[in-house]
Formats: sequence, structure tokens, C-alpha cells
Amino acid sequence: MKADVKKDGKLFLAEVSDKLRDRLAKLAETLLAGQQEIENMHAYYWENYTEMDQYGYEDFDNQQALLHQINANNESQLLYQRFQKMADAPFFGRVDFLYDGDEEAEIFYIGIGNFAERTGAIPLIYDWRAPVSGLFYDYDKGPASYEAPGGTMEGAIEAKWQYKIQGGKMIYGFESDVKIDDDILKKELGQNGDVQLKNIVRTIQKEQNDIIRNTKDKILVIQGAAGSGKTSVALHRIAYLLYHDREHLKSSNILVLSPSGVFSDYISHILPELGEENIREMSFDLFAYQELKGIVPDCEDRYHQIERQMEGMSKEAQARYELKQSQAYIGTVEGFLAGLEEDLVELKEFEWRQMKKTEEELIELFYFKFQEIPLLERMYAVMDYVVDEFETLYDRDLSEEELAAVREKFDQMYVTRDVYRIYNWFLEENGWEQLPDVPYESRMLSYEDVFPVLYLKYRLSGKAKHKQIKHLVIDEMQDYSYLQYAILETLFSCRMTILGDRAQTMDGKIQDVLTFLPKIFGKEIRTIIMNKSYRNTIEIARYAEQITNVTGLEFLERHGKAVEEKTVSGIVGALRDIEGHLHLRKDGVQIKEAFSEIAVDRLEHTEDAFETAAILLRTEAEARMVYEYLKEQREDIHYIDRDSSHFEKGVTVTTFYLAKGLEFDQVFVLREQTESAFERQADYICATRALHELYLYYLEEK
Ligand SMILES: Nc1ncnc2c1ncn2[C@@H]1O[C@H](COP(=O)(O)OP(=O)(O)OP(=O)(O)O)[C@@H](O)[C@H]1O
Repeated sequence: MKADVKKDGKLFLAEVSDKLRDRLAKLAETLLAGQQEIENMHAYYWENYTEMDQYGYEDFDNQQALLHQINANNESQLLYQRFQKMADAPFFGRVDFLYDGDEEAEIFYIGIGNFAERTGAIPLIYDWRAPVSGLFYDYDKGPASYEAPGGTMEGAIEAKWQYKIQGGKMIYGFESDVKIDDDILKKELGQNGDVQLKNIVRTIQKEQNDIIRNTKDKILVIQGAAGSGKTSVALHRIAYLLYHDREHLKSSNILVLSPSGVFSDYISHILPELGEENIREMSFDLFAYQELKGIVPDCEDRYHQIERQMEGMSKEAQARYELKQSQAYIGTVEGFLAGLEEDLVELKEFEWRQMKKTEEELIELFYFKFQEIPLLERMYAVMDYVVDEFETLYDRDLSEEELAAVREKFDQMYVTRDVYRIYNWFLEENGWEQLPDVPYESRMLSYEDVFPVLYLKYRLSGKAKHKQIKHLVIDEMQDYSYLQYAILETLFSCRMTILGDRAQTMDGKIQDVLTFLPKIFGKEIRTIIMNKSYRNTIEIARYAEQITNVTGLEFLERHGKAVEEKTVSGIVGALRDIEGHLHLRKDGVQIKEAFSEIAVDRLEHTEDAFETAAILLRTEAEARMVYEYLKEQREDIHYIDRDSSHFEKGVTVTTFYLAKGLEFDQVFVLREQTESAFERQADYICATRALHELYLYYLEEK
């Protein structure tokens, strides 16, 4: 490529687009040939397998060749998809970098992935995660450096460019001298909300880039204001880590603990969009539910607890709930466990065929030799020891049936192996109300007992670390208790990205996990604070700020409508008013009845209309009622409950706690006038969900 072409974004776009087309055509041929080859291999196998050598060597060779071909095809397929995306917008940035000692700057174009004319050739476009691309995010014009595999590369940035390309056409391209030009950022943020979180590669900010590219710290904790980009940054960080450590880190090695199914859906497309495979996501409550099978068939989740709190819990019940999730609870369990050894087992002389152990011998084994083994597993360690002795002495292995008979005898030395019953002993010992004494099928754990029972289970039976998970992401960190973190520490010893916002605690009391995380994870933690918020207009951000008295936040100067607060006499009146303010894009939306003339009028002016709106209520019952009412009026009404797994365009009716992590163009909060610390927290979460417009409706007390 001629040097002059590289200097002109438009010329470069034309040339690189041609090359992308060529590459895509060649890849399509390779893919077709590869597919044909796979079919031939299958055909060859079926025609010849009866004649293959008896040792299976030929069969093995064939299988290997087939596997190799399938992998090669998968790789080509991934490359094809990436280049297809790149054909639409090949690059978004450019840095002209003059290496120290050189005479002329080298030009680097930056895009969503690397692109070279052929494998191994110098890239024409650099992946945003490539070392050199760091220059684009971290520096203005002037002295700059980046870390290449061979060491630090020093020099100076002579120019930086920003481009917007769509459908292969240049929308704009200009030289910018500010980091990531504020106007561009405002433009991006001024757009309407989507039902999926956007990728931010074009406008990653320097402080965000530091987090994304951090590979040094084992546990990175991000305390970030609402809308500061924590979730976006965590996902871009995963994409970055996957790119940089392809050999050791695969998408299957990453787990995201996310607050809800809808949130998982909301973030699920980012990694594929960034050219990576998707990762596993689940809620910690679901994980607990699965792990508690065998102790209880069902248990409550966090949402049950919040609903209970919203309805008003007694002070004692609230205090008991908090205590059961605290560090103090762990201390109490440890005390209980120390005394449990005596109550849980009744060691008595063991005799089976020629195998014999006196009570004293068993005491020695159980209480001394194997004392490190968790209590509910220890008897089997003793059993293995006894069986081993026998098998060595008589030089024969016990059959399955014999082993089962021996195991039964050892089992009988436990008073119970039922963790539910043991937990009840614990509750009794501490003067707490016990769980109902019912058969397994009828058991149901309330939320306050879910993690306490899980902790007890692990302490009694042990738990191997999840080795396959090499990176754990915990979103909404403020919603996890001390006890939950202690359990997570038992389960995972991998790297972690833990992110959240103490101001968004779903409780009356603000929980600052930063105060206790170092106690649990030790010194390997690095905490980063993100105080700049990007989501809301300045009017909404200022309104939210005064709800919780959070200070020290920075906002982007993006202006919008003032926040409206109204007192209404009833829900129907509020909904009529909301209808008048809804201003959504018309696409296929029908208002079933002319519910409000203003609404129809606004629907007719759709060029500046929004994509998403939310009506947020305090409880599930209220949300369902409003949904049932509104769905008779409009077609674009959606309801999100704890089992939902999709977020759709249009009007979403849901509770404040299920809206966590999501964002909407317009937010309407409908609530009673009661004031409490919990209400304020809920208001804060609701307010910070709004991108452009926020309305609060207070229902008059009857
Ligand atoms: N550098 C950026 N460029 C463009 N948009 C950004 C940038 N950083 C954040 N945003 C946008 O700001 C909004 C908030 O981002 P995100 O949801 O990641 O924040 P958060 O800190 O996880 O929010 P919350 O805790 O309130 O749920 C999103 O619309 C996101 O696209």
C-alpha cells in the first residue's frame, strides 16, 4: 500500500475495503473447500472402516485429521465473521506515532480486530486490544509510549484521528487533539438506549482503559458511581484478557456472577461483538439453589427478601437476617462445629468379617489421625483406612457389595448426615427459631438461611475449588454479604474482577464491601474508584446525587429535560399522565385505544422518539398490576419478573430491583409517599437508570 493512501482516511478506507472483500472471498473458498474435505473424510471412513487395521491406528489417524480439519474450519469461520463485521466499519481511530530516532511517523489504524492482507503479514488495521492501540486511548498529542512484547516503545504522537464509518461509508473523520473527544462521547451518549449494552471501543476513557488493560492485579475491585461504565469496562476487560492470553484463557474459563437473567441477556452480545465467544453467566442464588439440592429441594432468592423488606420487616427479623450473613455468623458456626464432633458421631467397636477396630482405635483415627478432614467426610476416610489395611493383609480387593455393607456400618456411626437437621441444632444452640421438622420434599429455605446452610454444608463436607474457572467477574458487588464472599473465597482461587457501587445498596444501610474484602481475599486486592458518570443527563445525575448525598462525582455536561416530581391521587391517574409523556418510536407499535390524545400525538412525531421506557414500582404485586392494566392499552408493553430472560424495546414494567444494571431512555417511578432509608436507596437505583428523562410519581395517602 502506498504511503500516501495511509495518510488519507478516505483513500485508506477505499483500499482496505477492497482488500477486506478479497480476503472474505478467499476465506469463503477456504471454508467451502474445508467443508468438502470434511465430507470426503466422512465418506472415506464409511467406505473403508471395515478394512482398517485391527489395532485402530488408521482409525485414530483419520479421526485426528478430521478433528484438525474441523478446527481449521471453525477458525476460518470466526475470521470470516470478524471480517464481515469489519467490512461494515473497518476502523474507528488512527494514531500517527513517531518512534524516537525515526524521521517519519508510522500510521496505525485501529479497529474492532486485526486485519492483514494475509496471515502473518503486517496488519493494515490493529485490534483495539493490540499494544500499540493503547496510544489511542491513553495519550493526547505529544510524548507517548506503549508496552510492546519487546519492551517500552517511546516516541511522540503527531496526530490522532477519529472516524465514524457505517455500511462501509465514511460518515465523518477528523483530527482530534483531546483524548477521546468530548463531543463524540456526548454524541454517543446522547443516543437512545438499546436493549443491549453497547460496546464502547470507540470512546474508552483513559481511566477505563487502565482497568481494561490491567493484567498485574489478581483481584481488581472497582467501586464506580452509577453509570460510570463498570459493567462495560468489566466486559471489555474480559475481551482484552482473552486476546492477550489465548493460550491459557478460554471463554469457558470465565464466569460472570450477574444479578438477573435479564441482565445476563442485556450484556450477552458484547463479547461476540468484540470477536470473542460468549461466557458463562449465572446468579449466585441459582448456584446456591443447585448446591443445596439434597439438603432442601427449594429455597427463596434475594428478591423474596427484598419484597419482605419492602413490606416492612420487624427490627428483630432484620437484625437476625443481617447477623446470619455477617462475619459474626462465621465465628458462631466455627464455635458450633468445635462442639459438634461429640454430638454428631457415636463411635463404637467395629466388626465385619475379619475386620475389627476397637472404639479406642476408632477414636484415635477419627479425632487425631484424620482430624483435618471435614466432619461429614471423615468417617469415610477412617473407613478407607480400615478397608485398606484389610485388603493389604488379605491380599484381595473388596467387591462393590462388600464395600456397601462396610459403608453402611460406618454410616451408622453418624447420628445424622442431614445438614438441614444439623443446621437446626445450630439454630437451637443460638436461641433462634428452628426450621420446620418436615420431610425433604416439603422443605423450603427462606433467604436468610440459604447461604448460612450452604456455608455449613461446605464446612461439614468440604468443597474442592473450581479449577476450571480462571477468572471470576462479580457484578453489583455491594449486594453480596460478608458470608457470600467467604463462600466465594472457598470456591474460587482464581483472578477476579469485582465491581459495584456502594451507593446502590439494596438495603436501608449502605454496605461498603471495600471495608471487608481485604479481610477475606488478603493483600492481593487492588481497588480502583471511578467517579465519572456517563449515563444520565446532568439534570438527572444532579437529582440522583441529592437522594443519597453521594459526593465527589463528576458528570459529563449533557443536558436534557428537568426531572419532574408529581403527587397523584391514584395509580390510574399516574398511568394516564405517564402515557402522555411516553415518547417512543412508532415501529409497529399500536395503541389499542386512544388512551390519551397527547400519546397519539407524540407517537406521530417519531423522528426524535425514544426506544425504551420503564415504569418502575416497588413490589412485584404492584408491577404486575400495572402491567396487566397497561397491556390492555398498548402493544409495546413488557413485563420483567425474576424469571424473565429478555429485555425488549418499548415500555418495560418492573420493580426497581430488577431494573438494576439496566438503562432506559425514559424512567417513570411510581411509589407511595412513605420515607425511609430503604425508599431512598430504591429511588437512587431508579433515578440512575434514566438516560434522558426521569419522572417521579408519589401516590397520595388515602
Ligand atoms: N467510554 C464510554 N464511551 C461511551 N459510552 C460509555 C463509556 N463508558 C460508559 N458508557 C455508557 O454509560 C452507560 C453506563 O455504563 P455501564 O452500564 O457499564 O455503567 P455501570 O457503572 O455498570 O452502571 P450502573 O452501576 O449504574 O448499572 C452505558 O450506556 C455505557 O454505554
